[in-house]
Amino acid sequence: MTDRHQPVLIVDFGSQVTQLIARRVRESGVYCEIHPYDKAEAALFALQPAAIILSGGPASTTEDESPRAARALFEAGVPVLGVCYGEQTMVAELGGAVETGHHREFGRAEIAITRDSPLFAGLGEHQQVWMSHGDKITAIPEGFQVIATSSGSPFAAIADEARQFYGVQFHPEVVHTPHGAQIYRNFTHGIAGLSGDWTMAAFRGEAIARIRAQVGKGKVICGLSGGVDSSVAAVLIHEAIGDQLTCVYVDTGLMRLGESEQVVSLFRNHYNIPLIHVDASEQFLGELAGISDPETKRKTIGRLFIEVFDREAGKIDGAEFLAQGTLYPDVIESVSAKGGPSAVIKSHHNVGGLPDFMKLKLVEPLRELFKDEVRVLGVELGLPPAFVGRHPFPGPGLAIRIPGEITPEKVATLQKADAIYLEEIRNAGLYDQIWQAFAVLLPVKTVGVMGDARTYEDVCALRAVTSTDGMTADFYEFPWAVLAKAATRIINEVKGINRVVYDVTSKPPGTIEWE
Ligand SMILES: Nc1ncnc2c1ncn2[C@@H]1O[C@H](COP(=O)(O)OP(=O)(O)OP(=O)(O)O)[C@@H](O)[C@H]1O
Ligand SMILES: O=c1[nH]c(=O)c2[nH+]cn([C@@H]3O[C@H](COP(=O)(O)O)[C@@H](O)[C@H]3O)c2[nH]1
Ligand SMILES: NC(=O)CC[C@H](N)C(=O)O
Ligand SMILES: [Mg+2]
Repeated sequence: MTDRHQPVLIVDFGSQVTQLIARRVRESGVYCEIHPYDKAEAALFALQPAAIILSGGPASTTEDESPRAARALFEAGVPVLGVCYGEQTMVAELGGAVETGHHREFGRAEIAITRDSPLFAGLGEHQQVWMSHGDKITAIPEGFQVIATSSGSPFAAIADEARQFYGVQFHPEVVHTPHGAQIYRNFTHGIAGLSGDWTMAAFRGEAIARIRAQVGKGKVICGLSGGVDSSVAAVLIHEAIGDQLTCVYVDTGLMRLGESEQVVSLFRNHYNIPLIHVDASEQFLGELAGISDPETKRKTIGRLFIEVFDREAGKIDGAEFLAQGTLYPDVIESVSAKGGPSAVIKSHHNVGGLPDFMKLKLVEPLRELFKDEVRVLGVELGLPPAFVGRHPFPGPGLAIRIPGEITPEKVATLQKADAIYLEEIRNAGLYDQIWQAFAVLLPVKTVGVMGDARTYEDVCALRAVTSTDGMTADFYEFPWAVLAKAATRIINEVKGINRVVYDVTSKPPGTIEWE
């Protein structure tokens, strides 16, 4: 796989922060993929990685049947770095010992580097790190030496320099380990000798070649939402196959106020790519009527999207491919549970929400990328800022911002509130500081007083988050005046809402959307 620039294989044992390992590795210009531990051997043969990282995880190596790294990973002749559970399983498998039931070490800790190692090249003797474990290594395998200690972990970092095997009990991937990125860089560049040549400019050329190889002379329809991902996908595919591509915008009836008109005109003004505008709102709202379970909503919407795409493909002679702007987090969040040890959080409409049988073959050129990488690719492709800087908007749209049953009236109410909220954010000049902002219509009525009369109406929740890739997020700290103005306007201008609240939940433990 030479066009993959010597990837790194990340073996997932179910840690909540495995994605962050991938981010740190990619930020240093190295391509990597995450695979569940029980599929790691197959991934090893398919990817031919230049280095392997074993993630943390919730299990304990002291339990029977806890997950293990395949022997082949240690026999591949490439450097291996084990992180937390990854270190523990490496130790257990290679002849050391791990015990359970010691005091938990959770949060900030300091390590002392006790021995020169390329893993810590360029770092001072004392390092702040972040720990999150209960088990403890009590003996290390032959060939290993301790390279760092902490008060709670005599084996905070270990190395077998000859075999290039490394283990760290702390998590270098989280920001609470301030020099963690340097540790990953030392591993990938210094130890594995990778050059960091994986850039979006390189990706563009390779992606185009892959699209051409996959599609041949076939015709492709591309689901275009006007969001960053599908706009970038469409322009990239157009560059690859020109007029074999037709874009399809689906008005689900769950879009934001005025969105359909805006997207269609913006895209038609900027690009000479044929775009079909399908109004499927009656079908979507009809089939969603009476459904209040979030996963059922998502699966229904996933199926309806495919029905619409199938119908449109049938009208275009010989269209056999469906392109989507699917990203890496969509894939990980909805499918990892099938093989991996982590839980399904949500079925993204374009991945886990897809029906089992599909006539159209998928073309997903961004399937390996994170959101911020897609934005860089968009700039590389010359997309205007109006596309590249847009807040994400989920395919299921307002359906997952109306907990409970969806009705056309509720959609109309939410559209108005959402438009006011975003207008106030833009007026205050805050749009680009916020990663995503939207309103949610709650199925909760509260009592209010307006014009001396009692009201009994719905609650609207406002959400705004900062993030880099949507995998983790913080709530945005608004200046109060902006929130207050938005709230006042919503209550005054939108019939049916008499109370506004602000959501101050981060992700985790929350998610960005409410369903
Ligand atoms: N209304 C729509 N019409 C056609 N395709 C859509 C629509 N909504 C979503 N899709 C398809 O589903 C994919 C995933 O949606 P998603 O919202 O994650 O991406 P996006 O809309 O392209 O970008 P963004 O994340 O910035 O909103 C899109 O890339 C697109 O291919
Ligand atoms: O196209 C999409 N189809 C979906 O089914 C979907 N669910 C969530 N999202 C978007 O993903 C990001 C993370 O959202 P959550 O924290 O709610 O999972 C946020 O940006 C969400 O808006 C979706 N996008
Ligand atoms: N974060 C982790 O990988 C934890 C590893 C293991 N479950 C422990 O508690 O020690
Ligand atoms: Mg979108």
